[in-house]
Amino acid sequence: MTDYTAIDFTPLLDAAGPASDGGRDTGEVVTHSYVRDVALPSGGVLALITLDNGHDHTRPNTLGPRTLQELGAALDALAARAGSGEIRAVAVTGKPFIFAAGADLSKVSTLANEENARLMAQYGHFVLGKLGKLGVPSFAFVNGLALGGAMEIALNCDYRTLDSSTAALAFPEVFLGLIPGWGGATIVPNLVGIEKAIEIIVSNPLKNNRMLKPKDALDAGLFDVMFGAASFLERSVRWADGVLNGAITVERPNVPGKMERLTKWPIAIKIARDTLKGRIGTAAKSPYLALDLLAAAKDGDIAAGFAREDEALTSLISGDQFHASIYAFDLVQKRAKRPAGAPPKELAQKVQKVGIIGAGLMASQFALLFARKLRVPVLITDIDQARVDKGLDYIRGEIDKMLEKGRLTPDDANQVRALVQGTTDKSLYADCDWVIEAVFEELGVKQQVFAEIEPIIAETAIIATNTSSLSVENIGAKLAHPERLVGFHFFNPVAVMPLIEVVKVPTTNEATLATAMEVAKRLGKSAVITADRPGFVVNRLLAKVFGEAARALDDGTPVAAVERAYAPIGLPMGPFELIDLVGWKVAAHVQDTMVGAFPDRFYASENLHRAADLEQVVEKDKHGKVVDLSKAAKKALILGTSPVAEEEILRRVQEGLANEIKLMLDEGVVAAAEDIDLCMILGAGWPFQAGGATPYLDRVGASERAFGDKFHHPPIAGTHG
Ligand SMILES: NC(=O)c1ccc[n+]([C@@H]2O[C@H](COP(=O)([O-])OP(=O)(O)OC[C@H]3O[C@@H](n4cnc5c(N)ncnc54)[C@H](O)[C@@H]3O)[C@@H](O)[C@H]2O)c1
Repeated sequence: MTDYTAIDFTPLLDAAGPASDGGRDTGEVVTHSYVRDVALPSGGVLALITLDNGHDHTRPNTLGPRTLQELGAALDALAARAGSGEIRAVAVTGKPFIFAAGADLSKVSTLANEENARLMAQYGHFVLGKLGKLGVPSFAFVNGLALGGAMEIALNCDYRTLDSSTAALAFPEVFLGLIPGWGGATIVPNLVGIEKAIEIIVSNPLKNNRMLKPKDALDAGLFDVMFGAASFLERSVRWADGVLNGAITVERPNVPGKMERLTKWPIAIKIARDTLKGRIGTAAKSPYLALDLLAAAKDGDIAAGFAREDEALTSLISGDQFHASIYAFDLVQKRAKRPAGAPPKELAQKVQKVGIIGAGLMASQFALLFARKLRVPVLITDIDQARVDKGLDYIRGEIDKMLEKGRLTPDDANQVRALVQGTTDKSLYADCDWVIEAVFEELGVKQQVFAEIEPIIAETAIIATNTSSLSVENIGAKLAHPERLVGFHFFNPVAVMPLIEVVKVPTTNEATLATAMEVAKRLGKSAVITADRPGFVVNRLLAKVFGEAARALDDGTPVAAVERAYAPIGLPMGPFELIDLVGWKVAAHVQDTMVGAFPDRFYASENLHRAADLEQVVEKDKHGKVVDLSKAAKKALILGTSPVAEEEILRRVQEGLANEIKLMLDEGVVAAAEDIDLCMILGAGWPFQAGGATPYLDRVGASERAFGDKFHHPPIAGTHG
């Protein structure tokens, strides 16, 4: 058992610097938090701490070393008051809508040395542990957003109430390369049982940081009771009063018993470990460390659990993956919201009617998105009525599904349905102020469509193309007004993929670019501005990923070995699994484009084309991982007899990517390396723990090997979670 009172935390506090009431990026809770006495209905006083950094809800409270210090001092004072019988209980709540957003990760990420990392882990335990040693019961009144360390404040209290309108509730640590190390990894399984604990601490964060719904958090047993927002504080106080005077007995049926610990526990951990390995491989450390902690929590020894959390957190905070995660998180939180090179949004033109040319796979998906998000009329067209109808049927079917799942209200569903119309008569496009094409990927067809549409629409209406590989400038070469031309590259599936590459050609004017950025934002997507270069960002780099895999396959390397070779990169799936997902035809096409553009650097594989003609190319295991070629593929593909060693494959793809990214930056495809990373995180699922592509390539020495230098990144600040 660690005696936290015997530890000298001065070096940590010195490293954190003085308390601050929050410049834009510090967001300390410190200076505006306050304690007030609340009279309990049955007599006596409850001391209520309100966490408040003095800013509105757009800047949540976070927990840095100084914040913890202040909380600790408040708790010491309250323990003294409890000792003299002045107060009957202590409760913690937050400013409106916000309990707290967890540890101040920008502070944590500056604690580069291992000793400070350890002190940070221990300081959390030291301070939050005071909540259980006040001499009177402690309550958490969780009135709003509570993430990570904030949830651990609540868990360290004796009792917990929850506001039913709380929008964000989660343990995002594993998603960020950490573990819930201020008590979460130990208390949660001992409160809600092992299966729920795995879901909450490991599975949810890996599902793109999925939040807990308040009702689910209550049902799991994380909270004792839930109240509506209107009278939350008042009812929480009354409930606490009931607990204090014995009128309310708190039951916790989910607390695991002996049998669960003996039988269910090890099985659940084993299944979780196998599933994790199958799903994400072994490159990411934090999910496995979290599982180790959950496994060990079986002994029910909380103090021992806290000591284990300290060890795990120390190794993660002082390791690479956490810092990479913070970098990635920061990009997604900040750079994605203020894209580099975007003109002032005041220049954006109004979009009151959208025209979509094509009603195929992509067009029908984004027609629905435009209607749902912009709530303006959307007109789709295709070469014949049957194709238009097919597109409309798809859209209506999707609206029905959303209605069933409660993601659209009946009124909204009716409205969206009415907004989407189909026609074969392009003259109806006359009053559209935004037209986007998603017809066949053929230059001639796309030019022809633009030639048809331009005389019909207003001179200033934006003309966009969803091409994935053609030159946007060439597509618009015959336009009379090429200043309103822009590339607007969605990814499939449109509803899921968060990225749009906005392609600027030399003629694109500021108003067009501003409009494209604004439209992307209103569609709920992150946009990155790219130059009109082959494959833009994502497809160009995926072509490297695919090309090296295809080259190894062509030489005779088994697909499973190629998948394994890529595993250390930590991509969500191996290269062939990814190709199988995007479609072998699409992959072959992307490959051709890149080989056409840069024949010296990209690898052309006939086998990709042969595979594109097959119904099934690969065999998969129960986790969806590619394990072998299908029988048909074994027959159809022409494979060599010189398999490549796994390390060699990895080396080739790492260096190939580093070299290509360097060239892209030199060509000015994007403004900075961060944009490449943002594109790869949002458009290719590059894992947070690798920090996007460039920090990873630096870390493994690939940049050094490829071009004798590293990529350059600015420092990171102001992140929490
Ligand atoms: N499939 C993907 O994953 C993906 C991803 C991003 C971008 N894209 C790009 O989106 C575009 C469309 O791809 P898709 O996969 O939706 O193809 P698709 O074949 O499903 O749809 C294309 C549609 O365009 C129609 N069309 C052809 N000529 C037309 C014309 N003159 N007027 C009106 N309609 C016409 C076709 O009948 C067809 O319905 C391509 O440029 C492609 O590169 C595709």
